[in-house]
Amino acid sequence: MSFKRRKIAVIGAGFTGATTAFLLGQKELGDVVLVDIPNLENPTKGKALDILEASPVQGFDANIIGTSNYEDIQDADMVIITAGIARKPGMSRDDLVNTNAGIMKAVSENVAKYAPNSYIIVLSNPVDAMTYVCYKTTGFPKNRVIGQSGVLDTARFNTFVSQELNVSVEDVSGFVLGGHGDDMVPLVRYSYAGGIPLEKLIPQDRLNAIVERTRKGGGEIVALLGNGSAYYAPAASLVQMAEAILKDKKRILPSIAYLEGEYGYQDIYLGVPTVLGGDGIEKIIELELTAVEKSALDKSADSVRKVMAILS
Ligand SMILES: NC(=O)C1=CN([C@@H]2O[C@H](COP(=O)(O)OP(=O)(O)OC[C@H]3O[C@@H](n4cnc5c(N)ncnc54)[C@H](O)[C@@H]3O)[C@@H](O)[C@H]2O)C=CC1
Ligand SMILES: O=C([O-])CC(=O)C(=O)O
Repeated sequence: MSFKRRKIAVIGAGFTGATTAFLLGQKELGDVVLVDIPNLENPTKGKALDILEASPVQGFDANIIGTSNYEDIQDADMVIITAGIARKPGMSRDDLVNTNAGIMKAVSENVAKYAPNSYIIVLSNPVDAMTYVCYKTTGFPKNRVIGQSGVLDTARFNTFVSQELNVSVEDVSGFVLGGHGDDMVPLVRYSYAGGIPLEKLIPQDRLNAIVERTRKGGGEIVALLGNGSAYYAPAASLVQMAEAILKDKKRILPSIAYLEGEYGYQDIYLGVPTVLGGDGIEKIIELELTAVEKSALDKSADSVRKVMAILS
């Protein structure tokens, strides 16, 4: 027996996929196989080689390859799916649903075939519905099919709070529940700076403005970029979740998880607090919500269901 590096497949070698591959390498979380469509095979190989050539400078050991051949993801331990189209100014994430559902189905079939024991993290939008498509297509157990939204949404919230208070981002811990849309539910009541409830530090009108900016955080970047959506913070968020699983850290992080009764919902993927460790989503943490918070979460879940209904 000998020890081997983990194998991590990143499907979709666009802005989020390539950035994720770079961060995975830098953190030495494993060897990375970057996959895109055959038409983009050379650019994909080029991105992988470019990242590899950064490794002597940055001082990390990880093999990074680019490919369009799914055989190269054979027996991957983890698969991160970023394949799909991104929105442009004026579009909502939900406008991507039909195109990305087709892509997600095709990708998921290949993942089930070549990496049947992998842990999957889905990024492609609309991500709650796309994680559901991936779950249904792969037939993997629910703990191994996970979506990313809450780490990013919370990161945005924490950024805005740290700017408001002029304190370190490291001391801010926000909390965002629900679907990855403008109805997401930043839970101020469970958010702190240095252990102090935010409601004691920031006036209510400023907190409301931070909640609103968080909800529209993706759109703010889309409007600024003009031709695509955020990728540095999304990639960092994916890598934090990947690290929690690959290192069995048992971190409490928000994940898009399959719900079977938790928070009163059935057969839906939605953002909730989870324990992420060596077996993926090891636990969903259920919190007491006030009537106002629960009705905000219901609204967010309804928005996700509307998108899922387009696909059924
Ligand atoms: N859940 C979240 O928090 C976030 C989700 N996103 C979503 O992630 C997705 C990717 O965003 P970007 O990387 O910025 O887009 P991008 O357009 O830069 O990259 C997407 C890549 O997917 C590839 N692709 C398409 N079909 C494929 C297939 N069948 N197999 C393999 N690769 C395929 C494309 O060729 C392209 O290179 C979008 O749907 C975007 O909305 C982005 C940021 C945050
Ligand atoms: O806004 C988008 O389309 C991409 C995304 O999900 C985000 O950055 O939160």
